[in-house]
Amino acid sequence: MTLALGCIADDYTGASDLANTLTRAGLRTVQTIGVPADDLALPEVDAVVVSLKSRSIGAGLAVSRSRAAETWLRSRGAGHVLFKICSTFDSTDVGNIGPVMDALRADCGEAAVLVTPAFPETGRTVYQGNLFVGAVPLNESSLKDHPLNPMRDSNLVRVLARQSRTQIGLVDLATVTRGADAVRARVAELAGKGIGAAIIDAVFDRDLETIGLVAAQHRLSVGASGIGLGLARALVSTGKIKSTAASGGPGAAVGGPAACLAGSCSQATLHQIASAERAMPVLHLDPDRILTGVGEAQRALDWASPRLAEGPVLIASSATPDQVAALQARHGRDAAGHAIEQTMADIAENLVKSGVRRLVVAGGETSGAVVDRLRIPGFLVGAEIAAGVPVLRAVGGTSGDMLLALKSGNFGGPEFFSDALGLMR
Ligand SMILES: Nc1ncnc2c1ncn2[C@@H]1O[C@H](COP(=O)(O)OP(=O)(O)O)[C@@H](O)[C@H]1O
Ligand SMILES: O=C(O)[C@@H](O)C(=O)COP(=O)(O)O
Repeated sequence: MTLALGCIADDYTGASDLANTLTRAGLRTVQTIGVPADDLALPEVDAVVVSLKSRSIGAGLAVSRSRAAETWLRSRGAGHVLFKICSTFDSTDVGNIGPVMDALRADCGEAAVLVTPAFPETGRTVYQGNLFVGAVPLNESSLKDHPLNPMRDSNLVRVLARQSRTQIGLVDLATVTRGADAVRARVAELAGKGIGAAIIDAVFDRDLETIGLVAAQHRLSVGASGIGLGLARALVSTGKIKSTAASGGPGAAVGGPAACLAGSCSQATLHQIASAERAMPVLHLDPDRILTGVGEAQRALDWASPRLAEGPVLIASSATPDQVAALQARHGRDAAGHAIEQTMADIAENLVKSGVRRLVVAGGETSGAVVDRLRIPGFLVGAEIAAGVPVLRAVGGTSGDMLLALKSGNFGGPEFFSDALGLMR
């Protein structure tokens, strides 16, 4: 297998979002969990998305895991590696986007790396280096209250400069609009000044196509699914890859009980949970009971057990920004996040042991904890439930035939949980 594109995603929902985008753009794509073991049988593919849970861990660990993934991808022939980050640039002043970018850049000798989280299909656009989420700048969006990476500065040149050892430049929209040659000239100008990375503006998919044409001639880029789209279209339009129609079909049904787990506290997820109350039984976990270790997972399993034969259930820890802040003040941010993620993983593990084969998980870190616990080594991409969220079919592993959907906190329409289950037969 010779890869045309290698991708390293800093969380599992982000990886499935990218795998979905690449598949829809005609690339045969597989999503692996971590660096694949040598004995994992992978189909013949154009792109591999290695999923890491490296967004909110220590920067040193994020760097070493990303480097291991890069080594594997390059050894499979990947001439270009895309480091997939969140379309809302989720990170803190100590990383991990900057440190990982710096390390991968040093490894491949890239003079100046193009960086953009733009993903217009989901309302993420970048203008003059400022990230907009829908109609508002990042720092005015609900991301300012994210439980782990509150985003309070929309100027990404500044944000990345605080995290990186290199100087950060800007390729503005006027340059992108003039086309690939203008972008190449601007990147060369920045590189000539010793500027090692540049935020590049993009508002429409056509901007990302221009960026993709330039990036595909480099060894490394950093961004969200939008630049993935640009790269995929460039690889197809320049004849490096023969486009394959996205399968998207239902595949073999797995049947059996279905469950949803929500650990995301995003506004979108809170609305989706409220809608789900009308469609299925919903249990709201008590986060204080989780933090004080009084058997909240067992209470959830006892609640779910008699209901699963009747239809899907939803178990959620999600809470409003005020409630999250209050819990974090009592227990600490990392301790709260970790304990809740592990409780979600306990619940998932036991639901699967009791026969659940269709599982929807809301939240990137939450999905990481759940998928790790289920020891699923990889996924094939199926139908698209919502922009950035495909149905995933587990490959390898010991849990048998399973369908999952890993929803980024901010993605999906109000009826997301029902929409997902409707496609997961
Ligand atoms: N009620 C709560 N209070 C505090 N933190 C919570 C609560 N519920 C979930 N969390 C934590 O918030 C984080 C949500 O992150 P994540 O799962 O990545 O969601 P998103 O995709 O919205 O970013 C996780 O670490 C999760 O354990
Ligand atoms: O790019 C995106 O927005 C998503 O693919 C993504 O990374 C989601 O992260 P979470 O919101 O933490 O699920």
